[in-house]
Amino acid sequence: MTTAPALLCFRDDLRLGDNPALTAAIDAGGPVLAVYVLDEESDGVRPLGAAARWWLHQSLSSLRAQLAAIGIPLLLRRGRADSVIAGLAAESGAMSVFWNRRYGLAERTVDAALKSELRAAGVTAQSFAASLLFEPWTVSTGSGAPYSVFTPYWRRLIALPEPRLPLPTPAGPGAADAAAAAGFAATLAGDELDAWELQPSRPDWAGGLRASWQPGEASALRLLREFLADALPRYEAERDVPAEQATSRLSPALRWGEISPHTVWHETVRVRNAAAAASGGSSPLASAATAFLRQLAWREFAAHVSFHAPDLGRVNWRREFDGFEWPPLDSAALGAWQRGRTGVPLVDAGMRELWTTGTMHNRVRMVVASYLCKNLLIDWRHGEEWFWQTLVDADAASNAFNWQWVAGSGADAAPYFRVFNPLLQQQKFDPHGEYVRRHLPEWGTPDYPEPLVDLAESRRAALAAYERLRRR
Ligand SMILES: Cc1cc2nc3c(=O)[nH]c(=O)nc-3n(C[C@H](O)[C@H](O)[C@H](O)COP(=O)(O)OP(=O)(O)OC[C@H]3O[C@@H](n4cnc5c(N)ncnc54)[C@H](O)[C@@H]3O)c2cc1C
Repeated sequence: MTTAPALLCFRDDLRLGDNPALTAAIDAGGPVLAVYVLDEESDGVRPLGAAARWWLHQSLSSLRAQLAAIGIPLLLRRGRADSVIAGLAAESGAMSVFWNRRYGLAERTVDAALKSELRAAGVTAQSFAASLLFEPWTVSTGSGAPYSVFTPYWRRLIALPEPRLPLPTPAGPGAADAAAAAGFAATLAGDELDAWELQPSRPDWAGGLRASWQPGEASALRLLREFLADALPRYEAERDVPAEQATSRLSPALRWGEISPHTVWHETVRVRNAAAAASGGSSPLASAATAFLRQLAWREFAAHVSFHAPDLGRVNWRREFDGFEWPPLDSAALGAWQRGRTGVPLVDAGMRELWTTGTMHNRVRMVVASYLCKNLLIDWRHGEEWFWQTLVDADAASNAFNWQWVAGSGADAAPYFRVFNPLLQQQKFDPHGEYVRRHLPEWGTPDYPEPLVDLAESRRAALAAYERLRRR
């Protein structure tokens, strides 16, 4: 008699290494069927942006090949994840379902409903921690409250026991179970990846993404190792310089779970400890490694804040900002910002980098966000939505958290009155114009537009609006 298959649900964990749900499904013994559900229907689940859809296509195609090599077929289905997965468990006769946890409210609601549905049908459901080093509810202040300031949060993280070690990549089920899984998969309907039309075709605007990225687990691991070997020594000095390749570029791989934060953490700690041991204590490389781990902790902090304020993408974290007087939306100004035609070189270069490559250097993200909210006086939610559509690393928690951080309405945010001056930022971080020229070839030619607004005047108007808010 054939053993019932285990069903393994992939979501934001598109990898084989350090994947607790995958390891548990294989360890259960028997055939394993994997499924990815494209869920654009469940209440509150935000449909993916265009650049993220492109990434997902590449990543799923890479994952499918990796899974096939270890004897696990990957089925693709679309619809409401709870009913699709419960339905698939019934169709396939699976008696156990495995997944790694998600932390957005809508996603948690879907997973809770699925768990009850499965249990009611007598199917066991097991979920695991895989996408964060510290699940949001496991870290709290002395009084049991969530953290709202990064520095004490970070101090707490490093005082906690180290995150668990990454799990090895499993060898996969045995040959007989792999054959049985293929037999099950052949009887079950699944979508073709191309039929989801995640990649743009008419027009195909993804050339810049293809030239900039290679999604998938193998490439994520390569990026990490190259970063640790080559760029880490320069990280502290150059991480704010957009023309340099001094950061890891791992954010999309972390967003899609092609690499786990545990892997990133422990490989970095290994480099840090080796550097410290070699120098008999502290060393510049050990200090750079700590600076990088601290950056990784911002991702954890964004998830922590967002878990405790699940509407962070729509609602001001500081509710007093609800009274801020945003002028009526100037669509032409928003369009100029989106297309990189504001006449402010660093802002325009950043927006072009984003449009072409699906990413933007962190320093420049802060500058373009500040310019939108504080010089153009456009509500941060419009910027957050544009980033959601155009970033390959678009992440509900990190994006909303950082937009609110820049706007001044967020947790541990930059104060509203601290307005980045994009010209001074360029002088400081791109003094020779290398980054600007790379992304903005028409800079300095008659084709380049005059500034859309006067920086000093628009700054004053923003500060006056903020002053009115304070006096209310
Ligand atoms: C307005 C704005 C919007 C942003 N939106 C996103 C987003 O949607 N998704 C996203 O992953 N990051 C977002 N960031 C954070 C940051 O810009 C990117 O994580 C970073 O540029 C990624 O480059 P890297 O991987 O080379 O970073 P590295 O410097 O190599 O850092 C390592 C990792 O730490 C994490 N990290 C670093 N800085 C931050 C930060 N400020 N907040 C959260 N995590 C951080 C990322 O996972 C990153 O991959 C945003 C920042 C701003 C200012």
